Amino acid sequence: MKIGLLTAGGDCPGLNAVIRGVVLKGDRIYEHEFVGIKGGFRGLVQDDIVPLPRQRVRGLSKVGGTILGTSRVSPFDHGGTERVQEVMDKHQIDALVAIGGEGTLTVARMFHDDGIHVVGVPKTIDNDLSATDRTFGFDTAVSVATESIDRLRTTGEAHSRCMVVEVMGRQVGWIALHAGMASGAHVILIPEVPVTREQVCGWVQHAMDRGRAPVVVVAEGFSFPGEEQQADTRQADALGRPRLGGIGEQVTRLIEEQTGIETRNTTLGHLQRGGVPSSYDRVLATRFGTAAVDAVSAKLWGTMVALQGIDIVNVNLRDATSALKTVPRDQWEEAAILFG
Ligand SMILES: Nc1ncnc2c1ncn2[C@@H]1O[C@H](COP(=O)(O)OP(=O)(O)OP(=O)(O)O)[C@@H](O)[C@H]1O
Ligand SMILES: O=P(O)(O)OC[C@H]1O[C@](O)(CO)[C@@H](O)[C@@H]1O
Ligand SMILES: [Mg+2]
Repeated sequence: MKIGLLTAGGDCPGLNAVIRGVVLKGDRIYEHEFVGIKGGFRGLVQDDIVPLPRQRVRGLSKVGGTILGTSRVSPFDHGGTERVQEVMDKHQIDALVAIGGEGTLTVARMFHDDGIHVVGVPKTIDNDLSATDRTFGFDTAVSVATESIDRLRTTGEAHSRCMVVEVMGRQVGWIALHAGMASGAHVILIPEVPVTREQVCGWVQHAMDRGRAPVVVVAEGFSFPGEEQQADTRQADALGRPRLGGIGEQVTRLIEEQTGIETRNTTLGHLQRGGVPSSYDRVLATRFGTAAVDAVSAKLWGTMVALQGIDIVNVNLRDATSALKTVPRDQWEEAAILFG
């Protein structure tokens, strides 16, 4: 079989490890041939396709980013499934492995509905895909955020300041919850759980009164009850969605105004997505890659590989894209016991 690989949506540590896993097992066990589709769905509609021999994927499991490049270009703005099929026919590509988040997997499902042979691999640092217990990239993002918060705590303590840290998480607070718990944050604010201004200031003041330098971790998608998410009004992403960011600054101003405690904000941003994947993410991504090429070989079209417990399984793309995995309130409450 000739198989095309693409990575779409935001990048994520572990993408290259998936590519390596697919190509190495596909070459050794099934003798498939591989091509790389450059820049996500853009390369598929613009016919930007390169050979992907096994030599090209050597040593890739520890390399951040994606050797194929990525984008948020929609194939449906550029000829849709018809154009995709035309390009696949030209290159005699039998099947696609689409590696991406909820958007990419939704497109993969739409391709499948139109008869294109496709298997999905879930990626996102946000860990918000419900059909899999974990996505690769999350462990790395949490490690980066945790180390950063640990560093911010020592400078906060030196100056008796409150330190606010804004982490990624557009719709869910998994990174904030895990990094906040790991670093012993005094407040964790996530999109799923409404918290009032008074409550935030109360926890900060309490931590200060105990002689601690308060640490507040806030997910970019958090907003105070009844308010819109903080967005950069000048910018939108390629899908026209507002680029989030600014809640860390808002919380910082609030704390200073209401408590008088000197407060600083740090927005970690894309530091959480760049660089080498953790060993956990390398292993999970490699397992997803080798399982994806098994699924292609078994012609399990319209499915996605997923982690359930410690096993890699195949799930229907339709189920995989039906709902986001949000943080259950009781898990946030486990952490909240120790706030303040
Ligand atoms: N509902 C949809 N219908 C058609 N195309 C979509 C849809 N959702 C997303 N896409 C397309 O799929 C691609 C990837 O989507 P998106 O940019 O949301 O990334 P993702 O895979 O969800 O990763 P991330 O977690 O970084 O958002 C983009 O090219 C986008 O144009
Ligand atoms: O800057 P970009 O690439 O548009 O992506 C930002 C978004 O990507 C994510 O990291 C992953 O979906 C979100 O948490 C964040 O809102
Ligand atoms: Mg998306």
